[in-house]
Amino acid sequence: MMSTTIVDQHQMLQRYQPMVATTHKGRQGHVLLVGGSYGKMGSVCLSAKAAMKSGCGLVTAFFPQCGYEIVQIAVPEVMVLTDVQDLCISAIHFEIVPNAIGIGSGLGQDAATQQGLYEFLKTNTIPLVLDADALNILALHPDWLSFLAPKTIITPHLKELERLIGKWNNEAELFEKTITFSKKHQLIVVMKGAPTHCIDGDLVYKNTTGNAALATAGSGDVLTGMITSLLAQSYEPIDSALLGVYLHGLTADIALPETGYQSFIASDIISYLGKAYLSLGL
Ligand SMILES: NC(=O)C1=CN([C@@H]2O[C@H](COP(=O)(O)OP(=O)(O)OC[C@H]3O[C@@H](n4cnc5c(N)ncnc54)[C@H](OP(=O)(O)O)[C@@H]3O)[C@@H](O)[C@H]2O)[C@@H](O)CC1
Ligand SMILES: Nc1ncnc2c1ncn2[C@@H]1O[C@H](COP(=O)(O)OP(=O)(O)O)[C@@H](O)[C@H]1O
Ligand SMILES: [Mg+2]
Repeated sequence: MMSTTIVDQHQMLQRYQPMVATTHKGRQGHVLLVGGSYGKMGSVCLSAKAAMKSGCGLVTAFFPQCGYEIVQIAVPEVMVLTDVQDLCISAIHFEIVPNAIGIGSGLGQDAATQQGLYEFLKTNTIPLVLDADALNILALHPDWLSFLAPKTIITPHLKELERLIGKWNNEAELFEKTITFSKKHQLIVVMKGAPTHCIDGDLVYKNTTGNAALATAGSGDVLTGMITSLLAQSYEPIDSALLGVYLHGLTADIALPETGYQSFIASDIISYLGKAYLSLGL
């Protein structure tokens, strides 16, 4: 039986955790973001910067070699690891121990990348957020969904969701199919749209922030970085999803009187994150 919770400021204030005065970067969570391919390195820059600006202490990004200078120059705060291949990811090997991993933005669907994702998912035990091409690859190999631990977060837009669950005829059927999928695989589904709903089995959470200014390239990549950052900071998976989606939308609401709809771009989500956080307190 579906039950819908409205996610507003009151809800968020109950879940938001202020920074502890004596904390240090080693306690604030280490994020690993895996993504990017030739021509899509911007997605990694956006998600990595968004992760940093959402409060985690350390961010490492893993991407193909062609992105090395791009990411180091675009986001100097971020540490980098590169794949053995130049143009796309093929083998996701790392020696760090991150607290959460976000994978998929700009990843592409090359055969080598699909194999690399398979090897990674089969052995990964770290809390995970899956976006974009990681989801498209899973849609091609639905049996790999069994590798995902309970409460793994997926962040599909509606086309990506359709690739995973098939077509629907109306909104009621969309929710029915998504709830069934969430329950079957024990996943938290961030069903991105206007508005975004987070679905955790029969529990449906309807976000109240955001506007059409977010209909711009890279805004989902930013969201992936934010949710992974919150997960690395020890928020529960559902709270990471809810708070990430809420703050992401709020940036656009705060920016609107200053930027209008048209001039707002994904980098502006990151720029307005500070004001969005401040609305919940220091
Ligand atoms: N700067 C960079 O490096 C960037 C890199 N990026 C990376 O590019 C990769 C491809 O991602 P992608 O989402 O553009 O491709 P894809 O899944 O085929 O979707 C396209 C089709 O799906 C639909 N559709 C899209 N959004 C929808 C929505 N919200 N709600 C409903 N439907 C929606 C729409 O179909 P239509 O509605 O027109 O039928 C559209 O034609 C991915 O790795 C991503 O991370 C991007 O993030 C951009 C910035
Ligand atoms: N009209 C809209 N109103 C509110 N939010 C929107 C609107 N259009 C897009 N968004 C939000 O923007 C993000 C788009 O994500 P996505 O399609 O994955 O972008 P990209 O892949 O380019 O990064 C989602 O969080 C979605 O909810
Ligand atoms: Mg996307």
